[in-house]
Amino acid sequence: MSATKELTYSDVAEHTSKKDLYVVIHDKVYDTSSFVDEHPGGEEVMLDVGGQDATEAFEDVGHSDEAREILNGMLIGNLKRQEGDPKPKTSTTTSSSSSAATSSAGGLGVGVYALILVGGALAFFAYQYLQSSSQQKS
Ligand code: HEM
Repeated sequence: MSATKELTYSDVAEHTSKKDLYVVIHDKVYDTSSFVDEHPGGEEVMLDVGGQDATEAFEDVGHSDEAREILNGMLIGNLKRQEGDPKPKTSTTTSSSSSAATSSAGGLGVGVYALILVGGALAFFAYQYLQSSSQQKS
C-alpha cells in the first residue's frame, strides 16, 4: 500500500485499458481506473493518455485544484526514469515545451549557421587582407 512504489515507463505502459489505466503526471504514477467514467472531460481523453505521460494534456486543460486533489487520491507511486525514456514533461505551458522541442530539433541547424557565419567572416577578412597587401605593393 505504499505510495512510494517505483514504476518504470514500461511498467506504466502495461496499464492502458479502461479498467486498468495508469498515467504519469509530473513524474508521479496514478491509477485512474476508478475515475475514467467520472471524468468531466470524458473517458476518451483519458484513454488517449493511458499508459503514458499525461502531464502536458493534464496541464493544458488548466485543471482545477479539485482535479488535482482527485489526482492525489489516485497516486500509486513515483516514476523511475531509465535511459532512453521520453524526456520529462514538466512544463506547465505549451509554449515552453514546444520551444524546447524546436531548439533541440534545430540543434544541427544552429551549428550549420554558425559554420557559415564563421566561414563567411574568414573569407571576408582574407579578401580585405589580400586587397590591402596588393595595394601596398603598387
Ligand atoms: C488523469 C487525471 C485527470 C483528472 C483527475 C481529471 C479531472 C478533471 C476534473 C475534476 C475536471 C472538471 C473541471 C476541473 O475541476 O478542472 C476535468 C475536466 C476536464 N478534463 Fe480532466 N482530468 C484528468 C485528465 C485529463 C486529461 C489527460 C485530459 C486530456 C485532454 C483532460 C481533459 C479535460 C477536459 C477537456 C476537461 C473540461 C471538461 C468540460 O469542462 O467540459 N483531463 N478533469
